[in-house]
Amino acid sequence: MPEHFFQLPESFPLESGAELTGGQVAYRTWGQLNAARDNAVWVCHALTANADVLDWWPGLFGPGCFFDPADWFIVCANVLGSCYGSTSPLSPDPATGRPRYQDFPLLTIRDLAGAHEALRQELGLARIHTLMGGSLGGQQALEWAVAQPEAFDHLVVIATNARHSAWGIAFNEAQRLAIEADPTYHANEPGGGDEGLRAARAIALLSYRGYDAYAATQTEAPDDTRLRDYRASTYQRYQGDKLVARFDAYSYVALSRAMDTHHLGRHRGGVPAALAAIRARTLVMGISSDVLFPVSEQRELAQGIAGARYGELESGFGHDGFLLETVQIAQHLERFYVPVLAQ
Ligand SMILES: CC(=O)SCCNC(=O)CCNC(=O)[C@H](O)C(C)(C)COP(=O)(O)OP(=O)(O)OC[C@H]1O[C@@H](n2cnc3c(N)ncnc32)[C@H](O)[C@@H]1OP(=O)(O)O
Ligand SMILES: N[C@@H](CCO)C(=O)O
Repeated sequence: MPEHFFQLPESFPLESGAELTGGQVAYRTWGQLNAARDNAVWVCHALTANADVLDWWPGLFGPGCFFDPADWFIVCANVLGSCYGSTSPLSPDPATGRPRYQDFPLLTIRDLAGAHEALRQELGLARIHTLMGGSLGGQQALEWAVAQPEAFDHLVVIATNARHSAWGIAFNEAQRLAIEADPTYHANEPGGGDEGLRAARAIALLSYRGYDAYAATQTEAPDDTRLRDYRASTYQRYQGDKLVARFDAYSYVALSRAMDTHHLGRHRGGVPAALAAIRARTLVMGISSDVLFPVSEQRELAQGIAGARYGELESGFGHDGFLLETVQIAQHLERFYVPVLAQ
């Protein structure tokens, strides 16, 4: 599906007090709104994904999948700060014509949700049937459901939290340290910080997977006699290269800082009060092996949102299970959407 671009108001106020001028949001849609206009599903993507949900969430979105464009009007928008089409540190600043790189204004998860709320208004979607997201996308979805409680009939969040944890912030800081240690990052030019980004992705993967996932997929054969170039080593390097080929360090830092700011309860009387404001019928899913967003955080969410259901994915993939365990996610969705009286 072609990508569309929505121009934000000329001056878009950010939570920090700064203003984003000349901002835009890239988005894609699939399927058609039905006559009742009650079949819209809006997907919020994670840290390094983009608006092409049929590409990065295969098995869940697409023909023959749980969310089939034949039945649903699917919307996915790229978040502010990301390098996939929305305004980012690499976008020209209207005032100077030059990208802002490290001087890009601080974004919060609330800002990311606010920009997509402006797009929802522009698209005339008075009600969204389902708002869905995992990880950073789950943080955005929660933030949005708190801010606009009447807009969403259902909320589905996976492997996320109400407030970013000290553990998560520490992982993000370690990754930013790796990027800042790359002298090219400070050059403020395209490709700056690529070597740091490579290391940052390798650090991040340790939090996305876990001991068992590495043991299962990256252990040498019992009779292997090598003394270097272990599979786990080449895997880490390969994953770093793969991200550098499709992402940039300035966006990565902007979005990891946004993730750190996530706190549903900020200026709202605390997390319990914020969760209590959610009106959508909610399904929260946790992943048994997730060390970054542990199941305790998912249970806290489900306990705090009125009537929420909790489901757990049994997976050895760790946090990345939200992208990979689509069969189990679809099974939980099937049960969630069965009309209450038929259960
Ligand atoms: C064009 C775009 O921008 S698309 C954007 C896609 N990405 C996103 O949307 C972000 C979300 N996605 C992700 O984070 C990831 O894609 C995940 C978590 C869903 C899956 O990660 P993957 O890297 O695909 O899977 P996995 O961890 O199993 O690694 C497989 C890759 O590592 C390679 N690999 C596996 N073991 C090793 C090793 N020991 N040494 C070197 N390479 C290895 C495989 O050959 C494979 O390579 P390929 O991706 O070129 O086919
Ligand atoms: N693997 C995810 C980040 C973890 O949520 C991504 O690259 O977007």
